[in-house]
Amino acid sequence: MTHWPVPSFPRTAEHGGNGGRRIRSDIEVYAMVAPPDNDVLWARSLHCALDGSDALSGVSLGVREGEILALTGPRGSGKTTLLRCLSGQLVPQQGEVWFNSSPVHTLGRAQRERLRRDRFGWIGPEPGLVPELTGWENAALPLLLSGVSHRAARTAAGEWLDRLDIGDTARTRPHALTLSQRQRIALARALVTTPSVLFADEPTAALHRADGALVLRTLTAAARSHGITVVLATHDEGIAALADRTVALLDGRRAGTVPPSSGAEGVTACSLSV
Ligand SMILES: Nc1ncnc2c1ncn2[C@@H]1O[C@H](COP(=O)(O)OP(=O)(O)OP(=O)(O)O)[C@@H](O)[C@H]1O
Repeated sequence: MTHWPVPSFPRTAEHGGNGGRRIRSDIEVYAMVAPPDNDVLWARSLHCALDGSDALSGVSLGVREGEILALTGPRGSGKTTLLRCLSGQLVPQQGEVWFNSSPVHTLGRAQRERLRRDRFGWIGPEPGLVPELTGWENAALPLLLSGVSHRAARTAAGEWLDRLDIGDTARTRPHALTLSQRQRIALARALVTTPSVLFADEPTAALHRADGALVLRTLTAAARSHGITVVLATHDEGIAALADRTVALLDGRRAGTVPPSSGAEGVTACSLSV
């Protein structure tokens, strides 16, 4: 397998925000509540309101390196919002997100984008391919945007397309491909940088059952063979059964979590790695 050099994510964090930018020292970072060492991702007491409605209300969780973690819950329970907070797409109004013992929630927009591009992969329910680009160009996009040479990016994308059994789509544009093929190209695009964490938001929701099962099998097999941590949002218990662990959400909270007003969800609850 080819490993592409990706810029390392610094263990120091730069404050974003209104021009008051400065570099934190490691000592300052570790003076905060430190996440457990064996958690690649760790979130504490996330609160996130979208358009005035509470999408997340005090969610805490840890994700261990190399595991496949399923986030389950009915529609509107907060799965997508939690994935977006964990992956740095969305900054929660309250709470902390840490990746490899470095804070994500304090990063500025540009640093979060770099982190997402270099260390995270994302696949959603729809492929979202660029219609003007061929299969391999779509799959190679994160590498090309990172400045990897055209030739190396093409080789890496071709390897992933082959692994996902769609090598013959390399020179074809999305409009001429089936939805299953397009979704597997989207999966190749999410894996082509060999990310630390793959975020998968209902990745088979738009596919027929057989196609969905195939995409899921390739996703989990690729993640396990390359040591990629997966956070998989699904409302389907059968899909969640493929994961190593499941965390259930309901109305923006961990299912079974007592609402904060009772005082039960505080530092103690947050220190638990699920
Ligand atoms: N952009 C938005 N603007 C306003 N409210 C939003 C937005 N996105 C999500 N919400 C609300 O936040 C809550 C959580 O939504 P979220 O999409 O995270 O849940 P979900 O479990 O992923 O649901 P689904 O399975 O339908 O995607 C819901 O009440 C939803 O209506």
